[in-house]
Amino acid sequence: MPRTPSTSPSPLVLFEDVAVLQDDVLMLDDATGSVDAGGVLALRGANGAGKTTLLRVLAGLLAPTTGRVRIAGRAPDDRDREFRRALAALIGPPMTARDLTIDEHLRFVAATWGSGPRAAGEAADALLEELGISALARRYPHELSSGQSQLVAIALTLARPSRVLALDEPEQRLDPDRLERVIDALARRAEGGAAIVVATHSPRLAEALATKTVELAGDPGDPGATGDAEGDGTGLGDDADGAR
Ligand SMILES: Nc1ncnc2c1ncn2[C@@H]1O[C@H](COP(=O)(O)OP(=O)(O)OP(=O)(O)O)[C@@H](O)[C@H]1O
Repeated sequence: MPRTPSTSPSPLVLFEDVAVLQDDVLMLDDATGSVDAGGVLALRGANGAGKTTLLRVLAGLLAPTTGRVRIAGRAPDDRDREFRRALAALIGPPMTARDLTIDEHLRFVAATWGSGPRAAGEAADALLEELGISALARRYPHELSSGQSQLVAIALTLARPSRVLALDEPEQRLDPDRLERVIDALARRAEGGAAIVVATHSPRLAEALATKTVELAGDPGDPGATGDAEGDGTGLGDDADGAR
């Protein structure tokens, strides 16, 4: 069943009439939506519809050509530490260091954001346990399968402080059991008051988490394009394939 969002006076995530035009390519056309604390907005749409582009705009990695964006009341700016404290994004594989273990990566992230050594270690242990990857703690990034790498990428994202999570296809390369673990972890973050924006091709993830849906149209000449509409999360489930 779709989750029900909590109410909040001003949305944690707001984007209005956002478009991105780059080198004559319309990468994103007129996207509008919002998410309150505790809500999960699913970005749906065909390949090339603009989901990743919108997430990059929300994360302050790409300036929109037109439109307005607010994350926890701030304009996105990846160089603004307060903005980065508000939003944690998983958009493509994270940077990793070849000579740090997975456990050391997680501790490093927690310490970067102010945790002392004991708290950083406890946070790392808890995340590894939550995502079912405790056995990988002493591995190096190049010693993981592709699905394990995806779980570590999700752990690294959740290791950061955030009121907003922006996630690009977190279901990628996960088996059904691991996908359920990730869904549960994200549901816990939403229940804790985070706002989540997630681009997904997984009907299962959208059905389990989404309280709202924005369907991006992409290229109007694309037969996969379905129009730009914000729904209540109930019109999901028409994709044929599951987690990728
Ligand atoms: N670096 C780039 N330069 C030019 N065009 C780009 C670039 N990156 C993406 N695009 C184009 O922008 C549009 C939106 O791409 P985007 O990656 O946001 O789509 P998406 O909805 O995330 O797709 P998918 O479901 O395949 O991940 C597409 O037409 C794509 O070809």
